[in-house]
Amino acid sequence: MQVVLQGVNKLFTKSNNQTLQVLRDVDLEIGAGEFISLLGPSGCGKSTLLNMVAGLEFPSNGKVLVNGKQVKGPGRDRIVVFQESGLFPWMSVLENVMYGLLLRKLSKKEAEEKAMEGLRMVHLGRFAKSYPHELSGGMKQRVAIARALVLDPEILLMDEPFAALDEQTRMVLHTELQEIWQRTGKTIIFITHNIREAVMLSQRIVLLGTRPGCIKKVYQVQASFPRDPGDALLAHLEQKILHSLEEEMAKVLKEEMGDEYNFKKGHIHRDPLYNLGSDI
Ligand SMILES: Nc1ncnc2c1ncn2[C@@H]1O[C@H](COP(=O)(O)OP(=O)(O)OP(=O)(O)O)[C@@H](O)[C@H]1O
Repeated sequence: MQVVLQGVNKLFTKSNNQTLQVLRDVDLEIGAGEFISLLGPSGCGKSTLLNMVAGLEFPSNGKVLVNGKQVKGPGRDRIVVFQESGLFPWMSVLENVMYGLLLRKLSKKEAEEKAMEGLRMVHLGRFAKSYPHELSGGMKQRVAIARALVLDPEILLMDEPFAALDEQTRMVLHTELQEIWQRTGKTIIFITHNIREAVMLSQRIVLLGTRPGCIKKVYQVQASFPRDPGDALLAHLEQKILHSLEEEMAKVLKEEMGDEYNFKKGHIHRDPLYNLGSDI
């Protein structure tokens, strides 16, 4: 297994000196080339888990291993793509994608060739000379994905990369990401609040419960790629996951709202895309 979490617990000390346990006894194995999504209510520890694989956070107990070695910090084999593209506004699209390659001491010519290849992979070759402010949100995220891909990490860690995008753009990016994943064979760990997104993209979905976050259930998504959004089996799986999540959502909302919250089953169904942010 390429990524292994063994008995992972994570505790944070809050500003009032109280201890907050975010993850409890998480055991998870992710194979090389697998596309796996992490789903769960807001605050259940998804980003904390991803950051531990990235080497940006460390378990309080337990181990995180990548290719058999304990993670001690960030490495070239792992790159995170965040919700915000984080492009440098003063650099062109091409320069943004070249930046990491130049830091790795590639010649300007080599960096430019690789960056153009990356941009073509996300269908933005024509926009190489544009600046970030000239691009839409979806295009910026595609540049961010190209910037990560050209560095050729084995593992791509994606923390709600499409959360800020409208539904149409998101669907286009789903198709592109599926193509990229199939073409490159990268391992992808993908965080989302959107059940449909998880079902459309992943081979496995890990549902985290709260609090502290532990694995509530793991779902295999059997459908082949490219996925059909109208597939009845996928719709059925969405419903199944939604029902499991309702219980967890109720716990979170009850904790946040106390007596003011009167949870009714089916409450979440009003959101057709089942976005499960804390604003629901
Ligand atoms: N460095 C930190 N210090 C203290 N508490 C933290 C720290 N990082 C995260 N937390 C807390 O840990 C909990 C889990 O946070 P995390 O961001 O991992 O959850 P999440 O499931 O990704 O949430 P969301 O879906 O809202 O992004 C939250 O209550 C958060 O406030």
